[in-house]
Amino acid sequence: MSEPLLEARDLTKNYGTVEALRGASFTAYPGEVVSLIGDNGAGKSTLVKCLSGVEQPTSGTLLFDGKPLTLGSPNDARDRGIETVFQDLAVAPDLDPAANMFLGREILKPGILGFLGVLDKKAMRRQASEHFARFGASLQSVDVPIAALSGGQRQSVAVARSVAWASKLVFMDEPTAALGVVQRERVLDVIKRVRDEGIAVVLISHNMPEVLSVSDRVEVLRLGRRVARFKAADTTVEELVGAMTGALSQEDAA
Ligand SMILES: Nc1ncnc2c1ncn2[C@@H]1O[C@H](COP(=O)(O)OP(=O)(O)OP(=O)(O)O)[C@@H](O)[C@H]1O
Repeated sequence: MSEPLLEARDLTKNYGTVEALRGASFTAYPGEVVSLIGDNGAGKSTLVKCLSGVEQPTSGTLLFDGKPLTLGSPNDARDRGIETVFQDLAVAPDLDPAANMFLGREILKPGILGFLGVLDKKAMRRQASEHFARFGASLQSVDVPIAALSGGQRQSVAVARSVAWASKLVFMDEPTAALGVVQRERVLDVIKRVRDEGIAVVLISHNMPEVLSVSDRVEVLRLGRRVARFKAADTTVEELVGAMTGALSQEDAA
């Protein structure tokens, strides 16, 4: 296997007296889908927040391409090609999907004195339409506010947006949770396509058949620690559930 792209070693994260992470480790390799699973409250979202610059760990080490990494903000992660689709989606409801896709990365029209700060909405809409079509977000129009879209369509926009900018790794926190059967299959297809382009996908999901069908590897968190790692092809739903609940312990847990 290749060298890890992103590694967390012994992370702790305290919120007041709550220990959300208690020495959690995690590894993502280039061009793989790795699922991060665990029971409610195991620390999955907290770990992703620490790995995407949203939260700073209380202690522990992050490595990116083998070098120590400090993420002071989500922009530090984005600068390294790391994008995140959060559980709460974090899309701007008053803006249309095209504006959401380019939020903070707007295309400006060239002016006489260089860039005058005028948005090139036409270019953004055209590129957004092409991108959403390619990544399976079925939208009738890219210029109605996000607030007018269905939950599933919003989810597709959030996924397509993150995929547009991720050059190394994308975290997806329950990206299929609100989706119907067709949209869910589309998002799973997008995940595989992103992986096939050499980008690592870290998937958080409570749906074990889905985890097994789309992942190359699975890492299991319990009570704020990694307790097991599996190759998806070599494991079963029963084994994953056993590791999550503590019914089964694994020798090579890190
Ligand atoms: N901002 C916060 N303040 C206080 N406690 C928090 C905060 N965020 C998370 N926690 C606590 O940390 C623990 C881990 O939460 P986290 O959301 O990371 O779990 P999770 O594995 O993502 O759970 P779920 O599957 O239910 O989304 C929980 O006990 C939670 O209550």
